[in-house]
Amino acid sequence: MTVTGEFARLQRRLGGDKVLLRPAECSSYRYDAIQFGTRPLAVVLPETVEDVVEAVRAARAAGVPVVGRGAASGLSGGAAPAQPSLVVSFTRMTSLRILPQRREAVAQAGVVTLAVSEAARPYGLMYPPDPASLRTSTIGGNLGENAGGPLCFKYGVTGDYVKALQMVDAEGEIHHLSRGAYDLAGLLIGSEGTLGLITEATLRLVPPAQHTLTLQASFGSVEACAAAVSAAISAGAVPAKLEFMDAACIGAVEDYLNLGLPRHAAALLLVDSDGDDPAQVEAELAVVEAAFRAAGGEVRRARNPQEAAALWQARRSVSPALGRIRPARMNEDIAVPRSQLAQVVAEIQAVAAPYGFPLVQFGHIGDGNLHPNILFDPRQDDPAQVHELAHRIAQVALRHGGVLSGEHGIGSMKRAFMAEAVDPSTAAAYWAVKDALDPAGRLNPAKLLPPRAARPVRGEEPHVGA
Ligand SMILES: O=C(O)CC[C@@H](O)C(=O)O
Ligand SMILES: [Zn+2]
Repeated sequence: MTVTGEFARLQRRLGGDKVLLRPAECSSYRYDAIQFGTRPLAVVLPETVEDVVEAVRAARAAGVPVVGRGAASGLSGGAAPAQPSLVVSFTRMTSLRILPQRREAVAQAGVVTLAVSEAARPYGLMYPPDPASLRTSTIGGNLGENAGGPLCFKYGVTGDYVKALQMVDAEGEIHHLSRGAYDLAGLLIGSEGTLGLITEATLRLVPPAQHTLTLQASFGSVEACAAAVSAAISAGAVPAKLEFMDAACIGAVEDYLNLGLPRHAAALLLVDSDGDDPAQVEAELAVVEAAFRAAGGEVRRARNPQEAAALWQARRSVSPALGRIRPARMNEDIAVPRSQLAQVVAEIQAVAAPYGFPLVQFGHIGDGNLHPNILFDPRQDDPAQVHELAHRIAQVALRHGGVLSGEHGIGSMKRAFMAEAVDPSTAAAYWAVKDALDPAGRLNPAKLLPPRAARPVRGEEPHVGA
């Protein structure tokens, strides 16, 4: 049967409104939040795991790739098809159950991240992973990218909260994966839909901290800021959140919202300490404050939750603020050892300067996770230059013992850099796992894995199994 015939049959089996076939309808499923992909051949909107099975089997019969998709709030192209594909969009799989006795949530892939904590709150529980997109992103997408967020310094990333997964494999078989020996669930986390489609997750919930205190600190140099962070952590502080903004980032947010941020500063830190005992929370923030002041920081404490919310508004507004400077951006997500941070920030600035693009750096400094953003205008700027600079920034991270992604995944954007990030034997091990679980290379091809011949590649060679 032809590809069109196969998907028309899928539409008849699942019902008309669950399968989109018209090019105009499929077009909007080619993007994530900032990356472009190829228009899908068809889009399935499953409501049950059985619908997902049918979709995967139809794609197999048609001989086309399958690309899973949550809310497409990702930034590395994970959900943007690299080739004409069948997209499985999970937005209708939103069943969510809270099991308070077990401190668990059972969430289908399309459940919005924040909805888990909202549903858990009446039971005195919460779900800590808090990617910036948590109001729109889905659990399935978070699992695919192993998303983090400001709270992950103290509380850990998405994968730390997974107790079990349900997934549909490349053949359309359903699996129930738990943690432990042969941690197949762990293998699926962060695999960007290249090993299977996660359809449901059993997530660990925790009681929320009863008290939180917030402070902001500004520094005259990134070196002083990085030294302050190291000193606070060495002194025993484990803040719930520890976020960094460079001067360009402070300026971008100030231009956007005029919040009264210190424009003269070279670096800004935002810190939350939390816990159940107010005295302990206060003691931890005092440790942080003393370390910051000793490093030359100007510290401002929030006196109440309203002031704390106002301080955090600055950090939450970074992404929208960037859109006002240039219409497009290339977002990096490197993670480097904390000891290297100041040097990495400076080197990235130096590497970027000759290109002339506005460059903004911010991120989850407690984890050494930085988001250097290259801002550009696709009507005027050369995309090859943007890509080249992104590559050079990635190389700075690798030179300093870092990795390409802390939380956004590799996707299509950073795949070309992967051969430099993993050694050939590790690349071969990745491919051995991929070949074992997806021998035909049908699941989200041309993402994450370095091209088979482990050598630096600048472009993509999009063919199934590449
Ligand atoms: O939009 C971005 O560049 C980063 C998004 C997110 O990871 C954040 O930390 O705010
Ligand atoms: Zn982030």
